[in-house]
Amino acid sequence: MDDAAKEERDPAWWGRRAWSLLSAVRARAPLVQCITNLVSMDIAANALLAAGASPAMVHSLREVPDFTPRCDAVYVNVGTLSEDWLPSMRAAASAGRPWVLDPVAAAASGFRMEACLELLALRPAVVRGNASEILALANRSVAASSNFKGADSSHESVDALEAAKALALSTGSVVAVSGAVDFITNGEQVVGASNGVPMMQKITATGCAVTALIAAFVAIEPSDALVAAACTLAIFGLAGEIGMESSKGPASLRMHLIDALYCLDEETVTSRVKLSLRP
Ligand SMILES: Nc1ncnc2c1ncn2[C@@H]1O[C@H](COP(=O)(O)OP(=O)(O)OP(=O)(O)O)[C@@H](O)[C@H]1O
Ligand SMILES: Cc1ncsc1CCO
Ligand SMILES: [Mg+2]
Repeated sequence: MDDAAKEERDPAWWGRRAWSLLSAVRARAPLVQCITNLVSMDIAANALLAAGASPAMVHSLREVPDFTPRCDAVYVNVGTLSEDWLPSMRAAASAGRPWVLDPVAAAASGFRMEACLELLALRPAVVRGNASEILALANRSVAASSNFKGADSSHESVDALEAAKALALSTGSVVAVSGAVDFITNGEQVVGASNGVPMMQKITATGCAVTALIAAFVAIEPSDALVAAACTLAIFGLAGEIGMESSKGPASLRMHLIDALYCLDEETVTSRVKLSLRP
C-alpha cells in the first residue's frame, strides 16, 4: 500500500481499486500455474477463467524449467500433498515469478507442517489460509486438540489476527485469513474484507479457489500484494453474495458464484465491495 496515499481510508477508493484490478485481470488474462490439490482443481480453474485469467494445472517437476518462467504467477496449495509433488512446489516457487501459498490443513501432520514452513521460507507474496491454518503456521504446531477439523477451520478469523500479523512480520509475506471477515495484513497494516456468505464454507475448495484468484491479482499488482489480496477476497465474497440470491444450497451456489464473478460490472463492484483499513 502506498504510504503517500492516505486515500485507502476512503471506502470509495477501495471500490475503484477493486474494479481497476478486476478490469486489468480481464484485459491482460494473466497465466497462473496452479500446483493445487485434486479436490480444488476444477473450482480453482473455473474461478480463474470466470475472472478473466488463464489457469494451467501443471505440476510435473520436469515441466517447471520450461513452463514456470513463462507464467505471470504461481499458485501452490498443499491440500493433497504427497512426496512426489513437493519438489515441483519448491521448484515452481523458486522460479522467480510472484507466487502465493495455500497451507491447507497445515496442522494435519509433521510432514505437512514442515513442507509449509519450507515453502514459506521461499517467500510467497501472499499466504492465504483459514484461521486454524494461520494459527498453526504462526505457532508451528501440529494439531493436538480434539476439535481439529482438517481442511476446515475450527476458529474464527478474528482469533487468528494477531497470529497473522506475527507471521507476516516473521516471513515478509502478506498473510490473509479468511472467514466471516477476511483479514489481510503485512504485519503493520490490516485490511478487513467483509463480503461473502456463510454458505461458501459448505462448498469444498472455495478457499483454494480464492487463493488461486489472489495469484492472478498479484500478477497484475506484484508491488502491492496487500491491496491485491484484499481486493480479491472482497470480489470473491461479493460474487458469493450475488450468487446466493439465486441459490438453494451449496451446489447451486457453486454455479451461481462462478456466473456472478464472470458478470461483475463496475457499478456493482464499486458500490458493494466492503473493504476497510483497520485502525
Ligand atoms: N462465515 C462466513 N461469512 C462469509 N463469508 C465466509 C464465511 N466463511 C468463509 N467465507 C468466505 O468463504 C471463502 C472460503 O473461506 P474459508 O475460510 O471457508 O476457506 P478454507 O477453509 O480454506 O476453504 P477450503 O479449504 O475448503 O478451500 C472466502 O472467500 C471467505 O471469505
Ligand atoms: C477436503 C480437502 N481435503 C484435502 S484438500 C481439500 C479441499 C479443501 O481444502
Ligand atoms: Mg483452505
